[in-house]
Amino acid sequence: MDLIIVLDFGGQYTHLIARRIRELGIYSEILPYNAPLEKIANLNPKGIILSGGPSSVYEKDAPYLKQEFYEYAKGNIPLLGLCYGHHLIGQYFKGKVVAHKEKEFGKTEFIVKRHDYIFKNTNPKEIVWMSHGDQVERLPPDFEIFGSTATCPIAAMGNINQKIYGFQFHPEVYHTIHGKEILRNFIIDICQAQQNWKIDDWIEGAIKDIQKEVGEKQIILGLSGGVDSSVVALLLKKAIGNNVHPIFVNNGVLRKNEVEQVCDWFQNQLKFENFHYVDAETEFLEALKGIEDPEEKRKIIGHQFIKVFEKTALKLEEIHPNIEYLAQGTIYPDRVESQAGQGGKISSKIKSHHNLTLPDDMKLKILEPLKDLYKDEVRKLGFLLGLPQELIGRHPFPGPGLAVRCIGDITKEKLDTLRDADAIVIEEIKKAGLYDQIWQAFAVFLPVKSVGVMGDYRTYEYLCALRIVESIDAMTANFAKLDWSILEQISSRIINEVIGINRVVYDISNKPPATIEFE
Ligand SMILES: Nc1ncnc2c1ncn2[C@@H]1O[C@H](COP(=O)(O)OP(=O)(O)OP(=O)(O)O)[C@@H](O)[C@H]1O
Ligand SMILES: O=c1[nH]c(=O)c2[nH+]cn([C@@H]3O[C@H](COP(=O)(O)O)[C@@H](O)[C@H]3O)c2[nH]1
Ligand SMILES: NC(=O)CC[C@H](N)C(=O)O
Ligand SMILES: [Mg+2]
Repeated sequence: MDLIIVLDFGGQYTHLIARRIRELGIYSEILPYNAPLEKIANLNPKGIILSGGPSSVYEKDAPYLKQEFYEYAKGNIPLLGLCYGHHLIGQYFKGKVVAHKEKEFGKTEFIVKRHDYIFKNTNPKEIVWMSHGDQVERLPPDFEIFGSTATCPIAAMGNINQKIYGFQFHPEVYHTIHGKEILRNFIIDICQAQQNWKIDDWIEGAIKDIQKEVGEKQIILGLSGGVDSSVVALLLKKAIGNNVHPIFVNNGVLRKNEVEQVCDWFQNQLKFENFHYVDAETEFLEALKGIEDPEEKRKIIGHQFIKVFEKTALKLEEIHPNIEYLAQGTIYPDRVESQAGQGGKISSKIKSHHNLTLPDDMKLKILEPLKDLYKDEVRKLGFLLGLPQELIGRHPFPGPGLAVRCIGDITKEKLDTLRDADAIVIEEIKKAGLYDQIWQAFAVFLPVKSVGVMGDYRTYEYLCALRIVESIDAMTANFAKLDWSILEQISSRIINEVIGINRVVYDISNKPPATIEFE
C-alpha cells in the first residue's frame, strides 16, 4: 500500500489532511513532527506533508525538522508544507518568515500564478481557507511563487525540480473549494502514489491484530449504542466471539428512551450473549452534584465510567477470569480535540473527551481499534459488519451526554426537562425528513429565566436553545438554515409540552469560532 506521511506540528486540522488523502484512496498516517527519521524512512512514504501549527517558526523552542530530514527528503520524496509547514520550508531553504501586520482568517481569494504542476486544472481565482498571522516574506532561492492573496504575496510557492511546495492556505479544509483537487495533484501527480487503500481491507488486518493482542482473554467494552462503540462490538465479536462483554452504562445523562432502545438492539437484534446493562444513574448524579465547570464535569464522568467498568469487571471475573482489557469506541477526532492527537503537547486543548481523561491508577488495559479512523470510515465499517441502518445513521452523542448540554449545575429535574425537549427536536427533525442530512440536532438547557405569558398568566421559566448543525467531520460545522416552519413547530411544541420552559432560541453560531456542544 502506498503511504503519505503527515508530520504533525499541532495544527487543529492536521487529521483532516490524512482524512482527505484517504478519501482519495491512498493510505495516510500522521506522525509527530519529531518522529525518528529511521521510522519515517522504514515506512517508505511516497510523499510527506508538514502540517500547520500554533507556533511561529522564528520563536525560540518552536518545533522544527532537522537538517538530516531535509537531506533525506530532498529530491527523493516530495514535500508539501501547509501554513506552519510552509513557514518551515520557507525558513529552512533560506527565505524569510515574519509576523505580518495583516492576519488572514477564513475564506480568502487566492490568485493562481501558475496553472500547472500542483495547481493543474485550477481556476484563475480560487477560494481558499486561511488561518495565520505569519507569512513567508522573502522567497527562498530556487523557489517560485505559485499564487498570492491581497495581503500575502507568497501564498503558495514551489521548487519544481526538487518537488518541494508550500501553501499558506489549508487545502485540507472543506472551505478551500478545490482543496481536494490540489491535494490530488500533489499526491497522485507529484508523489505518484497509487490509489490502493480501501476501508474493506482494514477489517481483516484489525481482526488479526486484535486476536494477536488479546488471545484467549476476555474483554469488556464500553458500549454506548453510538456508532463507534457499536462497530467495535461487532468487530470484537468477529475477532474473539463471546469473549467480548459489552457494558452499557446508564450514567443518568442519557436521552429519553435510550436505555430501552440500546438494550433492544444488542440483546434482541444483534444477540450479544454477554451484553450487560448497568444502572449507575445515582452514582453519576451524586458525583456531578453542584459541579458547574465543563472540564470538571467531563473529568468526573470519565472517572466515574472507569469505576463502573472496573467494578463490573470484578463481578464478571467470578465467572470469566482473565478480564484484562477495556475496549472503547475512541476514534481519531476524539483524540485531536482532547489534545491527545499525535501532535500531543504542542496543540491547543479545546475540551477533554471523557473517554480520554482516564485515571492514572487504572488497572485495565485500553484497546481502541478505531483510534485512527474517521466517522465516515467507521460508518462504512458498520455497514460492512452488518450494523442495523438505524444505528449506523445515529447522530453522534457525546459520552458526557446531557451533562454538557445542561449548562451549569445539573439536577435530575433539569435533565428530565431537557430530555423531553430533546425528544421533540429529534421527532420533528425526523418527521421533516431531515435527520440524515443533519450532523447533529439537539436541545440545550440554559439556566436563565425569562418572563412569558401563557393563558393570560405570567410565567417565569427556563430557556431552551436548539443546536442544529451541518458538518462533515465535526471539526468545522455550520448552523443549519432550516425552514422557519420547522423551527416554529419545534419551538411551539417545546413551550406547550415541556413543563419549565417558556422560551426557545436558535443557536446561529458556526464552528469555529463556537463549538458544537455548549460545554
Ligand atoms: N453510556 C455508556 N456506556 C458505556 N460506555 C460508554 C457510554 N458512553 C460512552 N461510552 C464509551 O465512550 C466512548 C466514546 O463515546 P462516543 O460518544 O465518542 O462514541 P460512541 O458513543 O461509540 O459513538 P458516537 O460518537 O456515534 O456517539 C464510546 O465509544 C464508549 O466506549
Ligand atoms: O464522545 C465524545 N465525548 C466527549 O466528551 C465529546 N464532546 C464532544 N463530543 C462530540 O464531538 C463533536 C465535536 O464537538 P465540539 O464541537 O463540541 O467540540 C460533536 O459531535 C460532539 O457531540 C464528544 N464526543
Ligand atoms: N495555522 C497555522 O499553521 C498558523 C501558523 C502560525 N502560527 C501563524 O500564525 O501564522
Ligand atoms: Mg456516543
